[in-house]
Amino acid sequence: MAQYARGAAAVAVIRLRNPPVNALSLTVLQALEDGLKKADADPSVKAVMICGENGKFSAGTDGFTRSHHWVTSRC
Ligand SMILES: C/C=C(\C)C(=O)SCCNC(=O)CCNC(=O)[C@H](O)C(C)(C)COP(=O)(O)OP(=O)(O)OC[C@H]1O[C@@H](n2cnc3c(N)ncnc32)[C@H](O)[C@@H]1OP(=O)(O)O
Repeated sequence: MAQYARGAAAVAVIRLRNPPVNALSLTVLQALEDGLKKADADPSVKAVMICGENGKFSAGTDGFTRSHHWVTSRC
């Protein structure tokens, strides 16, 4: 998942949370989109910081999700 929070001043923070490497699963991407929509809807937010939990940003696309997409798109 990805957790949305208001940081200091006008900054919103979206923290990627998908151990061990914060891979971008469909769930994480959906939560990321939700967080960005929340930030966009709040006129007091001037900047969005996206970070990852446990000292890592993200390994990129989730390996399983990526394979699954390829399989389903070729059927
Ligand atoms: C278009 C293309 C887009 C949008 C892309 O994002 S392409 C990029 C896709 N990402 C990758 O190819 C990254 C592949 N992973 C790595 O290079 C490394 O795993 C790492 C540098 C991110 C971390 O290296 P390291 O600290 O040595 O740890 P491990 O390699 O042992 O991995 C730890 C566990 O994480 C799992 N893992 C790693 N990457 C992914 C991923 N992309 N999706 C899902 N899971 C991932 C890895 O399998 C290990 O799991 P366990 O074996 O511990 O269960």
